[in-house]
Amino acid sequence: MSNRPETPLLDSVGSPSDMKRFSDAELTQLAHELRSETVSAVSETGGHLGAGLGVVELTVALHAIFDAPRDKIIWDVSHQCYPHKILTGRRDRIRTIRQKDGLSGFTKRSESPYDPFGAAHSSTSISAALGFAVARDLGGASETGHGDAIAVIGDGAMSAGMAFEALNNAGHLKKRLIVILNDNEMSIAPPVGAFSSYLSRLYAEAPFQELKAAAKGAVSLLPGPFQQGARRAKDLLKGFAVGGTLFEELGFSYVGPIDGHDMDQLLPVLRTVQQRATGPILIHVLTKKGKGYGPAEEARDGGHATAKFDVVSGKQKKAPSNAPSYTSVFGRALVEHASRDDRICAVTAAMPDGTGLNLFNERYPSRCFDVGIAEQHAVTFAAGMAAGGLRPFCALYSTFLQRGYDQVVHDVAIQRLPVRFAIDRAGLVGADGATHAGSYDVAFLSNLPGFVVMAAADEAELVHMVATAAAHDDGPIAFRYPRGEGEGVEMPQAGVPLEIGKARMIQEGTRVALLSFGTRLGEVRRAAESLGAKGIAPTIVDARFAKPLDHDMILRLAREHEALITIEEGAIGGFGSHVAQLLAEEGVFDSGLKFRSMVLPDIFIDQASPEDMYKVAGMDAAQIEAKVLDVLGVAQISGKRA
Ligand SMILES: Cc1ncc(C[n+]2csc(CCOP(=O)(O)OP(=O)(O)O)c2C)c(N)n1
Ligand SMILES: CC(=O)[C@@H](O)[C@H](O)COP(=O)(O)O
Ligand SMILES: [Mg+2]
Repeated sequence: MSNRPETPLLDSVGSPSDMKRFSDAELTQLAHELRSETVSAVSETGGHLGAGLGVVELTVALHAIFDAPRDKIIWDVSHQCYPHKILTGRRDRIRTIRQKDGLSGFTKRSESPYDPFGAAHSSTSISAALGFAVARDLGGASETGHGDAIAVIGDGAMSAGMAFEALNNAGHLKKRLIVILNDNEMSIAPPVGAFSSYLSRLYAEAPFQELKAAAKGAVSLLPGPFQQGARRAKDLLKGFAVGGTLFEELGFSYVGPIDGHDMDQLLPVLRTVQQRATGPILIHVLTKKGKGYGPAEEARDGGHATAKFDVVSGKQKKAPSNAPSYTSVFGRALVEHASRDDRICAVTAAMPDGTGLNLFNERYPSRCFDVGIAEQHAVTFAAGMAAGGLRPFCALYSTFLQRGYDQVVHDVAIQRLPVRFAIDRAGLVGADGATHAGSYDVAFLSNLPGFVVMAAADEAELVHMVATAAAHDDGPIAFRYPRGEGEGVEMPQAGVPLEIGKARMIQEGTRVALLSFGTRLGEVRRAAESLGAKGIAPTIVDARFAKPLDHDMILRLAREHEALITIEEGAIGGFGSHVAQLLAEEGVFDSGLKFRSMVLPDIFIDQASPEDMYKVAGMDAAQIEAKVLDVLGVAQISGKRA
């Protein structure tokens, strides 16, 4: 017997147009069914759960009242988009989400006309929606037409600089634009910062029951041109907590806060806004992350992301681990160094657990800073600390460090400040797909004068790299490591600083040298084993450093081998490019060295397991072996070429 929930109303919804005939009571029932379906689907796939459960009513109300895809509903981050996908013609594929050839875990333009704008990094929705509003008003061409532009943004995402840049611009342009602030008082971790406290104050004094009653006649709730009624309703809209809300000061009309799980509030407010709004308007909606599913509601992170789980017990079905995660190895190593050097501080941008800094925070709370979703600030803040005599470790995911690149160049590198970058989620990350791949950091850091750039080949190497960074006072230094478990290697008692710019010989061989940078070393070893059976014994070197390069080692490898192949978990322009540059400068190619560089291909690779993604990238052991055979001109079993 199927354990899937009974969903008679949802079964009749092929697209949002089917919801237009539903009564308010039916929409409320639809929300219940949508919630059950979301829980059921994510229990089979794993993925982002809590944020989606928190916006079930909002999703139903938006699709019932607005006219997507003509109206553009833009989900910030879009990790909360699963209910939206279910209602917009993708229910039949929802159980493929985040898997190879399945639905993306985020909104994606190429997936559906109901996803007008892709996302996965936060705080972009208001800018994008404002762009749609301007395109509408200037007559831009759109296959789906132009209607309302609606950004749905969380309280965590709203605290980022980019969201404020957009509010600032929108308040000035005065276009009709709808921003829905989905305030669940949660980011992934509890939200931090003064803006979060401000939002709390906004609703702390909200007379909810009065608001609920007033919402039934919601016209009187609306600000500016719509104000028709009671003084009380006007007060509600004007920002009772602080006199005039920050949003109003920026040129928005402000509605709320309203209970985002109560259709009796959501539906009339959205209907009135839809009918009457003229300029920019912000609707402040209060929700609960994980709403309606006990285990998610009770989880510390509101059920933000989950493995597959048992719906009844809520127990997650995680594969047993064979080795510590790189993240935890970093977190523990940093705590170790901090015990001996009280200048060491740590900075995370809203990812304390994801970066392992939760461990540091437990031991040294006064030296650990969660700055919220603010990577640009995180980098310059760390630069300031370094200039002030501290030794900050700025722990960011590779993909989110992209946000802070100018700060890395302008504030850290040019001033040669000793900021240590711990770059987690390097390389292909799996289910989060292309938006979260850590593909570019080696390329964009290795070209900066004075930067030291390292990649750990395994978890023991990571321990040494933390020690190297801790000992490096002469300018910025970065070390990268992937998502997930280590190789299961023996761990050192303590990290020992590495000699800057020196590679590590793994095995001496002949004919071909494999120069690996990062955790492809495991695949390189496997390729070498297989090549050994064919009578080819490659030299293997772990480069450790993309900058500075080990010139002596690389030139020796070039002199002593017929072929040299670099391998890295990064895009073109990184380690291999720097090696090629060195070889070209030194005239090595003139003497006929065969050189190949194995990098991530020049495409964005869709979600799959990391193993499958590396296969697509052409970088697993079999493909490394094939590359060696090809470059040496050795016939392959498949007989591709002699
Ligand atoms: C630039 C950037 N930094 C960090 C993240 C990681 N991240 C994803 S969701 C999230 C929390 C967002 O909180 P909020 O906007 O309040 O949404 P909620 O999950 O509470 O619905 C974070 C930090 C991200 N996606 N983008
Ligand atoms: C949506 C988002 O950006 C995060 O939730 C991300 O999916 C976390 O990734 P990890 O699971 O690698 O921490
Ligand atoms: Mg939130």
